[in-house]
Amino acid sequence: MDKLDVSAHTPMMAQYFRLKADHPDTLLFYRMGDFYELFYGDAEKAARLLDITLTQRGQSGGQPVVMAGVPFHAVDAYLGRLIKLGESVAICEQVGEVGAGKGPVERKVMRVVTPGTLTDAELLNDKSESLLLAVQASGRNAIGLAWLSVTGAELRLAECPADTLEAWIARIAPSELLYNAEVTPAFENRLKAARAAQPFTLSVRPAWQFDGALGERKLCEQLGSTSLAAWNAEGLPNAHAAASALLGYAEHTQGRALSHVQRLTVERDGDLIELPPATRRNLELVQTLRGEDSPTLFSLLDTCMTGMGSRLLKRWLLSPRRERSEAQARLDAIGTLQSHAPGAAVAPWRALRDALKNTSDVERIAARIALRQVRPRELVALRLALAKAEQLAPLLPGDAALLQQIAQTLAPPAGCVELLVSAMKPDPAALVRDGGVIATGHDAELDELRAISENCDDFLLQLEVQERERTGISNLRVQFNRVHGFYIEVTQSALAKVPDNYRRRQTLKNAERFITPELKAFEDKALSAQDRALAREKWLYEQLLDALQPHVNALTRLATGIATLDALCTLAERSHTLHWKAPGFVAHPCIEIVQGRHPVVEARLAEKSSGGFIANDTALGPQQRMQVITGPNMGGKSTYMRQIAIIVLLASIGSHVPATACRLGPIDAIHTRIGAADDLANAQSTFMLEMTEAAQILHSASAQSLVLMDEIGRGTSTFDGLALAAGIAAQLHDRTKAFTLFATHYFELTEFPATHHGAVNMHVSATESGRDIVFLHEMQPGPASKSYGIQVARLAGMPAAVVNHARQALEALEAQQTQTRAQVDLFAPPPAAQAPATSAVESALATLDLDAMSPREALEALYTLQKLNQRETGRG
Ligand SMILES: Nc1ncnc2c1ncn2[C@@H]1O[C@H](COP(=O)(O)OP(=O)(O)OP(=O)(O)O)[C@@H](O)[C@H]1O
Repeated sequence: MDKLDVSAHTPMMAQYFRLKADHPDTLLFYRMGDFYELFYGDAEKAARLLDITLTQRGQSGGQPVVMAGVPFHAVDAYLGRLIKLGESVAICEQVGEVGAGKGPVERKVMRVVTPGTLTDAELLNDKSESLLLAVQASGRNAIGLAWLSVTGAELRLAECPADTLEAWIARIAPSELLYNAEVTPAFENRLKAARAAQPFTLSVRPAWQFDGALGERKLCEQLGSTSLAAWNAEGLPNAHAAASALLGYAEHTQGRALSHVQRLTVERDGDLIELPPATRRNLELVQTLRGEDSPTLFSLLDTCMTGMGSRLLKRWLLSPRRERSEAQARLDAIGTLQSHAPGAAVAPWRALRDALKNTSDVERIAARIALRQVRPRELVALRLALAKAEQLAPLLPGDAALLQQIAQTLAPPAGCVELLVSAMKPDPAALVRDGGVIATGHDAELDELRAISENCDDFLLQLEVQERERTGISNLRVQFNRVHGFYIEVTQSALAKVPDNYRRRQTLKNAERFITPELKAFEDKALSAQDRALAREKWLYEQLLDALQPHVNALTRLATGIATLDALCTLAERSHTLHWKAPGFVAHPCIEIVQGRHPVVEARLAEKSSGGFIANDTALGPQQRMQVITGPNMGGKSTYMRQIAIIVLLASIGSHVPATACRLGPIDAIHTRIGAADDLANAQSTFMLEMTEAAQILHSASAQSLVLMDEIGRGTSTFDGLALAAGIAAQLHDRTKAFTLFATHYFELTEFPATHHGAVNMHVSATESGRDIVFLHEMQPGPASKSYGIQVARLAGMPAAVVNHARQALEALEAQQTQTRAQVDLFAPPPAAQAPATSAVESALATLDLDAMSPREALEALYTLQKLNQRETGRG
């Protein structure tokens, strides 16, 4: 069927097709009375995804109309399911008056709900942000990024080198990514591959929307400024182009400008401590290796009282800054929050957390006010939150700069509370359309209209008394029902007494119902009063939203204040409850930890009451920058290495740490290479993945990086693995000079420190008790004496026959090895490789920017290369 030729269709379907043409890739929810209907392909898709019934009704354009519908009052649940599946939905409402014109009632798409632009409280997760990211690739190698949460107040920009795009996407973790329709297929494939690693919806947008100059203009408009200098956001054409598409799309989905987005931050490569995806995964920061939310470092940390606090804390955790003044300010604040004022019953953090309890999500409510989507009960919740915020300020201890800053944001904007108190009923209906939202006394006209309908009962009683007297019918009743309106009911036996001015309305079995002119006049007045009161309430609500607009910025500032305070109080609470201590930052390179613990393993042991966690010290510095860690399986090597990374990370965000003391020099990255399962999604074998990750670390780590290498080389044959492990250790030690924790089962590597003086051997202790092994989990200097693999297998329940067989085989192998042990110098540097002279063809190839070339330019380049090659080889 040619759906664009609307002339053949019924007027309503023609209207549908016109609307659908503007939203071809989006499911269109078309409002018809009490249902949202979907048609044709949309209906089939929705029926499949939502398990709703597909029907056919009537005909349009000579074809049956295929449709499926959902009731309007249940729309949120269906939207939630579709968004989770990565779908987008355009909501089309009836905006005209039913029956006003000749054709179908006027309809309009009011907003588009997409995974990255959610605003509904029902669809959003309290504890995580739903981010929209726009990406602009240019021929000149720099990629522009712009991202925001539609319910947040901040827009962020960055420009990154092309090869770091995946890392940026992984860190931002968008729900939806917008890209230019004219990117190269290779670039599109990269985005799709990034999506395989962590799901998000990819939305393609027309190329003209990615316009740098337009973006700069839009940003200036958004911020009410003539230049972006104040935000240090000038000269970023690709990021501006991404921002242009980002803002355009966000506005398109919301049907209005995002006036609440008033903050701009530029993130630059090198601002943050690098936490590559492998590190986030291996350290189980926000997700366990199995993909669950708990137990993770974040689930342990997050005892926040508000969703705003949780979201901010997660952001802190995933974006630690290299520069430590912000972390230091947080540490100072936590210290102040923990110190008892003389005479105070409890530490400030306790009182503040009590006061923060049940504070509603001011950040999201402020955004919904700006987007005019706020619900009546949210406004009441806002009023209560503002009252709470006022109580917080006096509880704030004054001697930390960060707390003073917060205190200044906590005063509710002048007049805002009064406005809400005057306008809103304390317990309003859920939706404005139900009425009963605006407070009595706020508007005289509304009060009058309400009085008419509310005085109804009195009027009816009076009329009943009056008519009984007048007619002498003692059981006459004056009543109201929704179908027939107002009536006077007289039983059969009394019909003779009915006066002349009674008009029959309805006949029942034993009675007749009548209406009088007086009653009819009252009915008209009462019913229209109800309608008018509802219309008046809707209008007053819109007025209230208008009056609240000027407060939106102050409200988002206040929300940030509450979120920061909540996150700080949470860190103070965690430190107190889990016995953590403040770390100290120093300028010289070092990682020094006294009695460090892995907080998540410690909490799990405490939960299971399976013994206490054994704390261990760590000392890394320029003279001793690598630990070669050996010891039995299950001995605690991985735990020890991870705890160091976690302590470094916690310190870097300005949290106390699970240790009795910690001193930390500058850190620029935390890299981890820890045994992983096959990466099936990317069709990489375990060994390939292991080598890819190790290679990435060797390329990007520096002397200020912390590197965790757990059993590198175990995915291949012993000799290959050992040789590779030795090469990698030497590279990290000699060239990279990173702080390295190198756990291995290759005993041969314990000889490494003998020739490499920045490395030391460490081992996890274990002892034997009879045939069993007892893990002591204590780190001790020197290499492990045995690997205890067979004992561990026995512990794991391996059949006795296998264990005995293995013991015998082991003895034989060890005897053979002592006889034939070759004196190979594993760590000798390779003979100086003849650096191959770069050929002209290679140099020319290296300068080509393939992504920026047209097919014709590519062909020309190929000819040039062929000529060069012929000249070089003397052929042709
Ligand atoms: N310091 C510690 N104190 C108490 N228990 C610990 C400690 N370290 C580790 N454990 C316990 O031992 C278990 C095994 O630790 P881990 O995985 O770190 O061992 P591993 O030496 O890396 O083993 P493998 O070589 O098999 O990977 C942990 O799950 C934890 O229950």
